[in-house]
Amino acid sequence: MHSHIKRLYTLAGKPSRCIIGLMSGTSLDGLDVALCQLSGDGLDTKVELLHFATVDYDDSYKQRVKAVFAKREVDLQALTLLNPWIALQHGRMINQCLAAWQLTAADIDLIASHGQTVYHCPKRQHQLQDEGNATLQLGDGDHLAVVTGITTISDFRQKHIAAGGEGAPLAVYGDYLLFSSKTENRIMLNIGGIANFTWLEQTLDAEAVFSSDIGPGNTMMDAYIQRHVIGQHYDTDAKLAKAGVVSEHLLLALKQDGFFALNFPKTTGPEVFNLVYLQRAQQISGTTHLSHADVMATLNRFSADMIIAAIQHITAARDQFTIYASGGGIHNPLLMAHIQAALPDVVIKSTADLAINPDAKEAVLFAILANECVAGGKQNFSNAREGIPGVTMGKISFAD
Ligand SMILES: Nc1ncnc2c1ncn2[C@@H]1O[C@H](COP(=O)(O)OP(=O)(O)OP(=O)(O)O)[C@@H](O)[C@H]1O
Ligand SMILES: CC(=O)N[C@H]1[C@@H]2OC[C@@H](O2)[C@@H](O)[C@@H]1O[C@H](C)C(=O)O
Repeated sequence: MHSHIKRLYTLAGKPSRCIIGLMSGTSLDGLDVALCQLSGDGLDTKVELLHFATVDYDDSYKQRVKAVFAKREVDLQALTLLNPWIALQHGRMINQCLAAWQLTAADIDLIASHGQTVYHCPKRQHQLQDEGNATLQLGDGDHLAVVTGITTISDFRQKHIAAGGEGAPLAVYGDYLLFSSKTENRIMLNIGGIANFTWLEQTLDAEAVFSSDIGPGNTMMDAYIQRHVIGQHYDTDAKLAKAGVVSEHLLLALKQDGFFALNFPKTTGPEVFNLVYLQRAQQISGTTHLSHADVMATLNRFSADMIIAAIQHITAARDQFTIYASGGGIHNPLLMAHIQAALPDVVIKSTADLAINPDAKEAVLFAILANECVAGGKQNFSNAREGIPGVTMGKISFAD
């Protein structure tokens, strides 16, 4: 037996594993690095978040990724070069974190790397008759393993698609394993660039679990600020949005996209919800004259309204539930106030109430997927009706 396989076999049999989960989301703000101690597997999974850091991307990083990000036409050489380059950057960021945490590669069992999504195109989006769902994440696992010296599991989304899913949301697997409760129904609401949710029923019935993207979380607000307010990545504490007035005409036009009429589960990204989308809605609604503050107020309300509509839709015929929010959007006070105001009887907590830092949640979820890849397999999902294939995800790269 190859020594790598032997080590992996031994690791799978250990009572616990030390796994670094990595997430680089659609917001392009930085790399989330979550060092987790995981024990057990399936519904017996326990996670302790030992360390967490978001390593901010500098402007040159953002520019290189933005040159291809969510674009239909790109320089193929630039795209090809990005695949190892992102992995090397992420590898260096991990090495920095390990040094800061006074750890070495030998202390870590695995890296679970999401990579950087550069294009996501489910069939319902591209609508090409003879093509299926597709998604592309850059940041090659072999490069990451070599630069860190740590066995790396990466590229989780391809198996999901190969088995009939849209490649997202993958959070549903970890949400179910980690956050299912026998005492309450839960909605795990993540408000990142794109907002998504997982419904967890207190019966713990895997068949009852479902998950979907909702629409824009922060992505359109971020894109607008980045275009119009130099040097600002997002509308800090919703300052600009709070200074504006919602345009009901623009809001109505923004809500017209066919994506919102589709049944759950569905997935999307900044390929759809971007500044071109906004421009079109402004033209249709005759609101091209609005101030930046009014546009931001309207975009903020747009994200909130679509989240509210999704929650009302999925809970219409269901019992009481609690929302556990996560993702950068929970730091946007106006967005959260809109949601709470429309759902006055609903308790909105954050995953901090479940012992997971809400900014770290997605990175932790990838650590859980890696744990399942090497040590799991008992918990079978296979809920094809809800687009949740019961498969083992991730590709394994050894360091030498
Ligand atoms: N103080 C704040 N005020 C307003 N918005 C904030 C604040 N802090 C964070 N955000 C928002 O959160 C975003 C980052 O969120 P997050 O890191 O969850 O996104 P992501 O993981 O890239 O997205 P996705 O889950 O869609 O891939 C920022 O770009 C910003 O829009
Ligand atoms: C293709 C892709 O990267 N999708 C992301 C994105 O960011 C949020 C939403 O859109 C979600 O579907 C997904 O990420 C999370 C981690 C998921 O798969 O659950």
